[in-house]
Parts: sequence; structure tokens; C-alpha cells
Amino acid sequence: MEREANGTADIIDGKAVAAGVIERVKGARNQLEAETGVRPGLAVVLVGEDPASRVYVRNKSLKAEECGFHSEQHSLSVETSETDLLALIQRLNADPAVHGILVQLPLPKHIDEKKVLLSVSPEKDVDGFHPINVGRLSAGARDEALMPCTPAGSIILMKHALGPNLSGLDAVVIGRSNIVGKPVVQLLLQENCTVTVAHRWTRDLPAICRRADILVAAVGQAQMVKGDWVKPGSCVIDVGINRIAAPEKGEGKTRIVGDVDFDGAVKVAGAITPVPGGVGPMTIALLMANTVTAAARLLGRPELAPIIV
Ligand SMILES: Nc1nc(=O)c2c([nH]1)NC[C@@H]1CN(c3ccc(C(=O)N[C@@H](CCC(=O)O)C(=O)O)cc3)C=[N+]21
Repeated sequence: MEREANGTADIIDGKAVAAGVIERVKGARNQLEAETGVRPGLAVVLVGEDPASRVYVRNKSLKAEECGFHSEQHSLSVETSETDLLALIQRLNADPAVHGILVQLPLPKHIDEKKVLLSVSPEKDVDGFHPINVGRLSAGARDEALMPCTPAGSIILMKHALGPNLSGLDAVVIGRSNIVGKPVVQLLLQENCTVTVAHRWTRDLPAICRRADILVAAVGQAQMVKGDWVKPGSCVIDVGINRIAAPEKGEGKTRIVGDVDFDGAVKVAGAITPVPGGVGPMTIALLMANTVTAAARLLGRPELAPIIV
């Protein structure tokens, strides 16, 4: 990165980039319907009453409707048995009106999450969480894989800030979860970055972060990454969504912050994603993109699927 710190980073507008993705999704949807007579269908499954999960699921269903998809929401009681949930997924797997299935996580403790993710048809797995899709991603089989939404959205935001060629850049990913950290690593490797994965056992994390041209924070620790961990001019992608007390603000008792200390990092980075308004909206946009991709493939018209990352 040639760029020097000039006191304030470009703030990457995730909402605007996501709106662009949604426009492409609508175009693909229209073409798919014109050529096959079929609308893409997304089924979202929620078990339990967690208020945050309800909001997310509702936002996903609304966005699916905005995209002109067939959209179904299945809200099951927290007492739903694993057997009943698996039976619903089997029905959705077999339903020709449904091309994408998302089971909102986390699930209640009495349900085996692995078993549930394994039961979703890999061709309808718009989260990209099925082991078959995880394998396709790590094997670089993009044509067959469905990419996990948050990681794919994060790569698009990096390219928005840095241009399409990320080859040779030093990328540091903090966090090694199955849903974000590990798949981000796979995608960065495919972009020819030199990738370092940091986690709870990593020694001298600040020093490692300071080498990063691209720094991805996906740990779930509010404002953990400080401004002096950031390489001047670098691109910072903040995947965290943490609710903290906000007694000083007039916007209610809590507010949402990322894993990065934004006010510190924005003075050093070249570009940075805000929270909210960064990676979050991209996650939903990529879910819509995956749904139209899954539909195009299931209908035997993979060429109508938009190339997203
Ligand atoms: N099977 C499954 N797939 C998921 O993709 C999944 C999940 N389970 N469980 C929960 C997490 C969380 N998640 C978010 C999606 C969008 C925003 C989002 O749009 N956030 C906005 C608003 C934030 C706010 O104000 O609440 C923003 O960052 O600007 C946030 C979080 C998807 N998840």
C-alpha cells in the first residue's frame, strides 16, 4: 500500500455497495423469470423467539420480497424438536418453489446444529454452511459452491476500496470461526493474498496486525482492534456486531459497535467499513445473490447466475 495516513480513512459505504449488488440480483431475477417462468424462492427458518434473530430474519424476508422472490418465513416455537425441524427442511429440500434455504443460527441448545446444516440440500444452501460447500470453497470450485455471505460480501468491499486485484497483499484475519474467519481466509487465498490467521493464542497480535494491508476483524469483541494496530493506509474490514451500553447517547440504552475501535482506526487506515452500514448490509445482499444463483443452477441455467466475487 503506497498510501500514507492523512488523518482520515475513506469510509466504505456498505449500504451503497449492497444496493448495487441488489440491482444486479434483480436483473438476474428478471432474466431468469423471462427465460424459465420461475421466480427464485427463499425459505428462512427461525426457531425460537430471540428478538435480534427475529429482526434479522424479518429483514431477510423483506429484502427477498423487494427482489421479487417467492419468500417464505417459517417461525417455529423454541420447543420444536430436532425431528420436526429436520422434517421441515426435508420438505423444503423437495419443494420446487424453494431454491434457497436459510436456517437462522444460533439454534436452541437441544438441537444439533451440525445435523441440521448437514440436512439442507447443498444446492439450496444459500448460507454456504453445508460441509459440501465448505469443501467446494476450499477446493476453489467456485462454479459449484455457494459462498458464505459475510465472507463474500467482505471481499467485495475490499475490492471496492483497493481495486479488483488483491494479489500479493498481506491480509490478516483475526478470528477463525467456521462462519466468517475460515471462509474469509479461503477467499483471500483465492485472491492471491498472503494470509495470516490470528486467534486467541496468537502472540503479539498488535504487531501482526500492523503488517496487514487488509485487516479483517471477526472476533466478537467490541472495539478490540485499536488505532495503533492498524497499518497506515490499509483497508480495515470490521465484521463484528456488538451491542454495548450507550448511556451517553440519546439513541436508547445500547448501540452497535464493531470489533474495531472505529474512532482510533479511522485516523490511520486508508479505508474502513463502519458498523452499522458496512459488512451487515452486504451479508443480506449476498444472500439474495446466492438465492438467484441457486435458482439458476437448479433450473439448469447456471449462465444466468450473476458472478458475484
Ligand atoms: N444462518 C444464518 N445466516 C446468517 O447470515 C446469520 C445467522 N444465521 N445468524 C445471525 C447472523 C447475523 N447476520 C446479520 C446480517 C445482517 C446484518 C445487518 O444488516 N446489519 C445492519 C444493521 C445492524 C443493526 O442495526 O442491527 C448493519 O450492519 O448495518 C447483521 C447481521 C446474519 N447472520
